[in-house]
Amino acid sequence: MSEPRTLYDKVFDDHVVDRQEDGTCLIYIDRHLVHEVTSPQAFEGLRMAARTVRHPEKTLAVVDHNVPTSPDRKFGIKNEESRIQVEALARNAAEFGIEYYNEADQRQGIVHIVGPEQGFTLPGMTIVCGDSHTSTHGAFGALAHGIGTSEVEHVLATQTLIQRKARNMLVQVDGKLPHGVTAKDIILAIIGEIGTAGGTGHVIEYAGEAIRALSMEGRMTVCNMSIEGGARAGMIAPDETTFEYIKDRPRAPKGRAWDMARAYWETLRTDEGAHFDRIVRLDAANLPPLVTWGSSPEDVVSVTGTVPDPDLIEDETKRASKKRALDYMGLTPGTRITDIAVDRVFIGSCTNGRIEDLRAVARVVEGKRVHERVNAMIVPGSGVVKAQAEAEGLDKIFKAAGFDWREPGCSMCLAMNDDRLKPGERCASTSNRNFEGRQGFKGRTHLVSPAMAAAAAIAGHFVDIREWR
Ligand SMILES: CC(C)[C@H](C(=O)O)[C@@H](O)C(=O)O
Ligand code: SF4
Repeated sequence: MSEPRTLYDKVFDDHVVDRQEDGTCLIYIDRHLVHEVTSPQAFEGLRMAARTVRHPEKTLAVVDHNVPTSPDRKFGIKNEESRIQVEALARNAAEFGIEYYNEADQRQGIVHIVGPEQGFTLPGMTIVCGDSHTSTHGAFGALAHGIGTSEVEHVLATQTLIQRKARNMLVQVDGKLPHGVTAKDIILAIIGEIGTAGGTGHVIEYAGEAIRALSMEGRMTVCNMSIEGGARAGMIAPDETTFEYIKDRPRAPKGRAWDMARAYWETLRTDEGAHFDRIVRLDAANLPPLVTWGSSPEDVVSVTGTVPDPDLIEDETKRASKKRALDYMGLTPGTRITDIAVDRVFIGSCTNGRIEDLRAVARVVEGKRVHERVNAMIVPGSGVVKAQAEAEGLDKIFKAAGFDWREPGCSMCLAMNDDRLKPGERCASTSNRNFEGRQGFKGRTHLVSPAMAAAAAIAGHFVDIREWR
């Protein structure tokens, strides 16, 4: 009998092309996603070396970070820097023979929403993209992670990547999520527990009853933020929920190929007795809705709690950094979270811009009005999500409630397009990063679930969604 292996071990082993004595490996890459921010120099490098793309059919390009989300984007992108990046991707894709979804294409959207939606992302694959949130695709039992621009060039040219094996970490989430508590709260709780460096050098496998019970959308939310916990990637073993989601997607295998793929996918689970270098356990039944109070995703607190007092932190460096965070956020220790008023609400991003997220928002805001002081926007993660939401009449609910309903893109997740906070503005956001300046210069970000963001938009301050009527 061979050694019991983890899901990560199996997918990694199945892709090793070469292994050096010092442990450096060359691994085969099944899928490469490309967006406009991290690809221009990579294509330039290929041109300089007179190389071609090794497997254009395994590469998919889409614009997301720089595209405006206002409906008049069809008349062209006004911001020059953004326009140059978007045009460069269009040109590079055409020149190198790569399939490309432009901003007028209904399949366009945030790269990590597009891949799964099109069936480009499949279990057991190695998937890379010049983007840290590539970890999202691990929700399908793929080994997916971000790479740098020079690696983007390497993958384009060779369809391989130089990698060292990471360590295995298990995050076991048992119990049933209470009403109003979501996948977003699970991952925020994990990061709150392990810290932003907690997963360093590891690939996390998420397992347990609460993970199994999540939809694919929820699993993607969890895996998406693995990188915020410092991990190289996050993975969830594929099961019926996974297969059900993938079946009949445009690029999913069909007929006999489907049966064969499925049989392989069934083997993608951690063997009994496989070794994990680190194990973290969490009980979903005890989780409250969470809100971040600082400028790091680990700064989480229950919605029923108060802004923590950094003076109670023993470690001096940490104390200083959390003090600075509070100062940046304009908050005073002891303030109740539900007393914090918001100016803006952003619902979208590759963390929470999928159809289920929008349905959750609709359930909270139907028949209500956005607070008069609040400016709230909803940005579907892709054109497909947008069309689905409109087919279900969600856009009508949003607009009637006073939300701005936008075109797909990264939008206010990061201030790389026209959507951004003004200095000092406070935002309840469904995205994944609350770093200083992330949503705009001096903007203040609180990370929350879609339902929590929706309720904050209506109430004008954070509220405990478990008590929402
Ligand atoms: C622009 C891109 C390289 C970046 C990333 O790698 O994650 C962005 O998507 C982000 O979320 O900060
Ligand atoms: S939505 Fe945000 S986190 Fe996701 S790829 Fe875009 S900028 Fe990065």
